[in-house]
Amino acid sequence: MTYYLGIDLGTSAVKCILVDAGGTVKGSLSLEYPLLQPQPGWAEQHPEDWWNGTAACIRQLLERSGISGDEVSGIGLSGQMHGSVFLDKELNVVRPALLWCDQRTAAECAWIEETIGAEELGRLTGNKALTGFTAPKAVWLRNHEPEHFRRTAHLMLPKDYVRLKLTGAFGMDLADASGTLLLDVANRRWSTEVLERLGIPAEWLPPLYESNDIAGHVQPAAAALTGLAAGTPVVAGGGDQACGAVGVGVVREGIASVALGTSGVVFVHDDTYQADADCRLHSFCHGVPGNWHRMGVMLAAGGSFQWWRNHFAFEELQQAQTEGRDVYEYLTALAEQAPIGSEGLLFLPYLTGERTPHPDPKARGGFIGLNLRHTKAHLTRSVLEGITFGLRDSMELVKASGIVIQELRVSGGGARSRFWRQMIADIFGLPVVTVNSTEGPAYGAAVMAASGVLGRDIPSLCEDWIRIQESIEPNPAARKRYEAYYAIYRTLYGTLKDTFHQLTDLVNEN
Ligand SMILES: Nc1ncnc2c1ncn2[C@@H]1O[C@H](COP(=O)(O)OP(=O)(O)O)[C@@H](O)[C@H]1O
Ligand SMILES: O=C(CO)[C@@H](O)[C@H](O)COP(=O)(O)O
Repeated sequence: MTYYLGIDLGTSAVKCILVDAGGTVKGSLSLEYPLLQPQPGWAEQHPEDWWNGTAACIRQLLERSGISGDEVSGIGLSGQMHGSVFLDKELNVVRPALLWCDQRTAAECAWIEETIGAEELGRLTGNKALTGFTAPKAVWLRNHEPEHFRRTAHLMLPKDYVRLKLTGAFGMDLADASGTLLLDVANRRWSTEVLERLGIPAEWLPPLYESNDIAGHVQPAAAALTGLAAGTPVVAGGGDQACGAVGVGVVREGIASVALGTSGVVFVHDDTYQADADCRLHSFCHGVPGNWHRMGVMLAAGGSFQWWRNHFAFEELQQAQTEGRDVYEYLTALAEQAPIGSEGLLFLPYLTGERTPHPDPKARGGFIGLNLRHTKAHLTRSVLEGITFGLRDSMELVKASGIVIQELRVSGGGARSRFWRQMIADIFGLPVVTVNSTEGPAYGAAVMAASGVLGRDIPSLCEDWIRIQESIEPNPAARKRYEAYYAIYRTLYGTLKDTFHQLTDLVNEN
């Protein structure tokens, strides 16, 4: 038999899946690794943890599924985007990687926009300097850890480090490279101009590939660790958002995806390069060769719901553990008991600052409108509504740029809840579709692997492998009620911005 291995190097865990030649998932396994938060607003991981976790995950998945390494014909990698892996010339990790959700680089972003000019930066890269992106992290290293900067010989993204360990080959796909702020996204090549003006050595960067290009082969040492066969081809893969979009079939214009992971993303496909006005949406290369996409990214979407679960759902956690069920099912059932608008309660999901539409590391969250009638059910519903209103903000930017969307495809952990899917349909006023492939970015990575090995194009494989499972229509009455709450939600960030900044500065002073 022939199988394709899709690997998604997530923020909380690595997920590996095995997909057969007809696109059916035959096995799936996740292994978690730690997230380090050495200071408020910082987020780091050890690249060695990614590699050890991935190697163990592949080995255990092969053992459990009874599939031999020889039967794996190709491997695709997806990964959390933007994280900076700094290696020295002997390929040792110089320091833990700074992640996509790390907010320490506000000063470096300001310097980059000043040095190049915001408009010029947009012209050269299609994007603005955002704290999560990779270039500001390299500048931070030079400013704060000059010894580490001097030792660095290679800069790569998280999944590209794992591919290096698997294959011994350097490489980066164009979709993930778009989030470095060092790519000339329109022309699909490194921007020598940006590199020179920021003083980042061009030789640090790996060669670029389209997502389905074969970028290396499993080397013997990695084969011994994982159970894979030496020589198995490994395609370049993509950043998790491009892979997630491929994984739900967002490979043509007119459909958008909403990914409800730790972050929340509204993603649209572009056949041709389109710079977004004022770069409010990210303009990136897609994992479909020669295509692009735009997206809005909320930093704490599922992350806000997870925070709510971790700190305020003790009874639900206990109940779920006793009954061996998922605690989020209890929480969404609880939210359903409260009415639309949570009786006048709005939640702001800026728990780790925000990216789209408010690029502001000092933005903060909040419950607005609390009164004595509010119960845990209202607060829980309000968390879900606030996250969805925040994602609607990104959809408004999509609409403002003239893109017409007929259908939303949802993915990520949050998409498991039918209640949340209906809420998305009502708040966005669009049909919400789920597909048979529920493995998200890992599935997209497997599609890319099959595409590279078989020499078939990605859209036609998606056509063959991905089927619509369910479509939820918006409810007109609910939509009208949400609309009134959304109109108020939209005013809140502007009203509270100064307060958020004062609070953040006060905490940072102490
Ligand atoms: N059954 C569920 N109902 C609603 N939300 C859920 C459910 N299961 C998971 N989630 C949400 O999905 C998030 C995890 O999504 P996932 O795609 O696994 O994230 P990541 O890849 O970023 O680690 C959780 O933080 C939670 O907010
Ligand atoms: O920063 C972005 C995209 O620009 C994030 O999407 C990260 O790539 C990781 O997100 P999760 O998959 O962990 O939610």
